[in-house]
Amino acid sequence: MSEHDVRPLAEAEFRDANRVFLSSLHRPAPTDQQWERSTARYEPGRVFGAFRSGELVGTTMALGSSLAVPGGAVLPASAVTGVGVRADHTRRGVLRALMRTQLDDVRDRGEPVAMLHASEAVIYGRFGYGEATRTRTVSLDTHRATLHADAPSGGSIRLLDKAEAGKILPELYRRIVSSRPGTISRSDGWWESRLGVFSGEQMVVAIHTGEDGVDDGFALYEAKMNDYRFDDGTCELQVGDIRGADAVATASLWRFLLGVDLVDRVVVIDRPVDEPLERLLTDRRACRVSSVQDDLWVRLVDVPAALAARGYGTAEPVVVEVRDGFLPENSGSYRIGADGVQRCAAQPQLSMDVDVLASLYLGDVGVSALAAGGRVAVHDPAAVAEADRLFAMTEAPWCGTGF
Ligand SMILES: CC(=O)SCCNC(=O)CCNC(=O)[C@H](O)C(C)(C)COP(=O)(O)OP(=O)(O)OC[C@H]1O[C@@H](n2cnc3c(N)ncnc32)[C@H](O)[C@@H]1OP(=O)(O)O
Repeated sequence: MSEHDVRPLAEAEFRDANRVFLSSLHRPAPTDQQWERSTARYEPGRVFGAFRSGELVGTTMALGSSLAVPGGAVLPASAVTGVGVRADHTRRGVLRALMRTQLDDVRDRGEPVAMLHASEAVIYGRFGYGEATRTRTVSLDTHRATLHADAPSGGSIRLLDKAEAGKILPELYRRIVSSRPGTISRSDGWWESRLGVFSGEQMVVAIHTGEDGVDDGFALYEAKMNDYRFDDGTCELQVGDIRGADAVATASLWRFLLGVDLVDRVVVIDRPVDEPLERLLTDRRACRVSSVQDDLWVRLVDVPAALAARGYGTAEPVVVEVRDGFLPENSGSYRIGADGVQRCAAQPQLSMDVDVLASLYLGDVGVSALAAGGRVAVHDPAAVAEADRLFAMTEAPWCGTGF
């Protein structure tokens, strides 16, 4: 497919793009009401369509967002989503053409990184995206899961209806969200669609208020009750989001969720892999990790800017060769040290593709693990331990925001 078959879509075409995307995921076209709640996500200029013989056959879009990186900086970032190609046009280069146009657009906007959640892990590496954060899904047996006596506690919980939640949550999230690497901003449009199309009718919003009377945490959940006449009659609380400003707010939300009446299991998706949840419980086996999965995929669109923006641990500097076949201006050698990052002409000690660099970027995985997996070529073995120390983080990166 040639480049000129891809162009930004006019607002009147956004609904078509939404239809193409949903049908690629085997979902029905949106109802008028669903579409109304989705439109806020469609930002003019950031929605692209691929055309064949005048027909829209593929699409991608991005939300303007930001990404917290190690060291405390928050970078402007494109949150890429809505990617889909019509089933009768797949494997003909439509996605490749869309990715090319979109990454050029991200670069022209001066956003050093793009990010996405991948439907399949084998698609986006070729465009330079690397798996950069992971999350875990936990399942708690409420008949065994009790917080121990010394677990943080305080404040109170109240429930909100969705209309009230729409007024409170965007500001609350902005105020309490931590600077943990991988954290992204959520626009008002994101919240509108989260509380609208992406929520079930039964969604409940719980807010935690601290001892000082200030709201400092929330949880979104839905109860799924199995009919006791046809099924086992158990009830599962499915929790999609828990955010607390501190340990008291977070533990209080867990305590509340585990105490909701008639519930047998609390299942929570998208939690940080290093969350000390088991440490809050009297019986750590009441919490089962049902899966650990890739979360945010990151693309370093402007490698020098992205590398310079993050902080590094204390170690000897290392010269890393980066190979970027899709955005070749990023290719080259970089001296990375605690004192900063510069392009250089020195012999590289390590070589890697740009998607591998993206996996290192937020600190989710070390250079030694990637070298052991054959993803980093080691020219100077002493550089591996130094690079591990440079990129290492004490906290696991975490996004936990679907988009
Ligand atoms: C961020 C998000 O929105 S995630 C949601 C993504 N959307 C979906 O998963 C919906 C269903 N799938 C689709 O719509 C399409 O199959 C897409 C978007 C995944 C791929 O679109 P296509 O136009 O077929 O991709 P295209 O032909 O440009 O392929 C580019 C390359 O990726 C490879 N590729 C594309 N899709 C896949 C896949 N599902 N599995 C493995 N490889 C793939 C192609 O083989 C090709 O490889 P190459 O680099 O060796 O040439």
